[in-house]
Amino acid sequence: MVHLSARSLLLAAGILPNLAYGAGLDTAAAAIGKLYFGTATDNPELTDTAYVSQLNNTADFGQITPGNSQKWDATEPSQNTFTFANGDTIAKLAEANGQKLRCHNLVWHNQLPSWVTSGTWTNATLVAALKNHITNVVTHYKGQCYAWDVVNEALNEDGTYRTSIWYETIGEAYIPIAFATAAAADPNVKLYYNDYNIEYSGSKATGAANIVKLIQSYGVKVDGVGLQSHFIVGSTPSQSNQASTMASYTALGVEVAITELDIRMTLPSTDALLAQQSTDYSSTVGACVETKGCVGITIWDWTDKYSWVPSTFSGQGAACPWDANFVKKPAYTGILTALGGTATATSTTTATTVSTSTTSSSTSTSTGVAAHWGQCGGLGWTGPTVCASGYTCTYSNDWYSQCL
Ligand SMILES: O[C@@H]1[C@@H](O)[C@H](O[C@@H]2CO[C@@H](O[C@@H]3CO[C@@H](O)[C@H](O)[C@H]3O)[C@H](O)[C@H]2O)OC[C@H]1O
Repeated sequence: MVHLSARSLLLAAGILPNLAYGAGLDTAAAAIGKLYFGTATDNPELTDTAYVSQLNNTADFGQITPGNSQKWDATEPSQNTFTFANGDTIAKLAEANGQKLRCHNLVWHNQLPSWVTSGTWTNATLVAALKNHITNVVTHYKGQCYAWDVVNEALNEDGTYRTSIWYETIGEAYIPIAFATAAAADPNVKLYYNDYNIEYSGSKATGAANIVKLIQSYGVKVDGVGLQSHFIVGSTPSQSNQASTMASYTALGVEVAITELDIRMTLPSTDALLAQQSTDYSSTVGACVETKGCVGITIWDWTDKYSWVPSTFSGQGAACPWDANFVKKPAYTGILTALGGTATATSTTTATTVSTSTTSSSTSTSTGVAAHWGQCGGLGWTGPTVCASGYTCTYSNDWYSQCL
């Protein structure tokens, strides 16, 4: 007697998507109820046609985060003079592809222009400057962002407040002030506190939970905690610790997301390090998968070619799921498997041809994919309903579709 698994039966009945065919990271994430799998990007690399081709691959990336172009130094380099061109380029790319935009960030101690860091401030004048910045930036992107990282990295490692122009001049109230100002400018966008080393239990995670409680105590909206997850191969917190820490945030009534995932190693990379990296990506993604309130995962750029790691951590790199030649590493398979997908190839990027224009509003077209779950429609699908020449968008049920 042949025993079929529940998954096999559901697959046979057409109820579950068969992720073995052309599954990408976002396709797999969507199939298990996550809102997105996405990546950060940055304006300089958008001149790289092959890079943009994969960035536009919505099977892998259903969400984009601008790595730098929405930060304070980029958006308000001089007081009350706002520049949105670079941020808009990425926002339009995401919109053209039907990808969600995570917006990053409004208040941070880094990448501030000198008029902020060297200004002579009183509590009142800095609060006014803070509110003016947030109001202008959030209003500009109103309706375009799924979420804003409102406050980034307010904590020291021991969970106390980091010394910054914001904390020194305004005190902890700068945090609820920032969230309230963002909420007033765009009532519908999700508002996140975002930090690193808050992915596992300890003082800093407790500090992050206390920030959520602080904002709530002011009667101000806070929707999520962003777990940056800049990890090191072999030192990644266990899946169970990451999951229980996520649960400690969702217990406060907020969602969580992995917002800047990369897992770096001391170079040169070896097969053993790449295998361990795959395991580490898998356990981290697995923590989000098993946490109902974990809505999505963003990697901090998808290729080692443009990773921020080598320039920031001397001697380290190879942190992304694709190598510098855009070849998928074992980490890709580790992520896909954790998302419930089945890898069919590990050596090449998905053959998806797209427009490299970052300003065009035309839709992208997928080619060379005979059957591609979730690529052309279904409930909740916001991307283009376009199949490659010779294929037709065919619905197998309300949620999933294929170009057949
Ligand atoms: O010279 C600068 C260059 O240093 C700058 O690098 C960026 C620094 O920020 C990186 O993102 C952060 C990484 O982790 C968390 O701490 C933050 O939340 C992220 O914003 C980004 O990837 C780097 O490119 O870029 C601009 C250059 O002028």
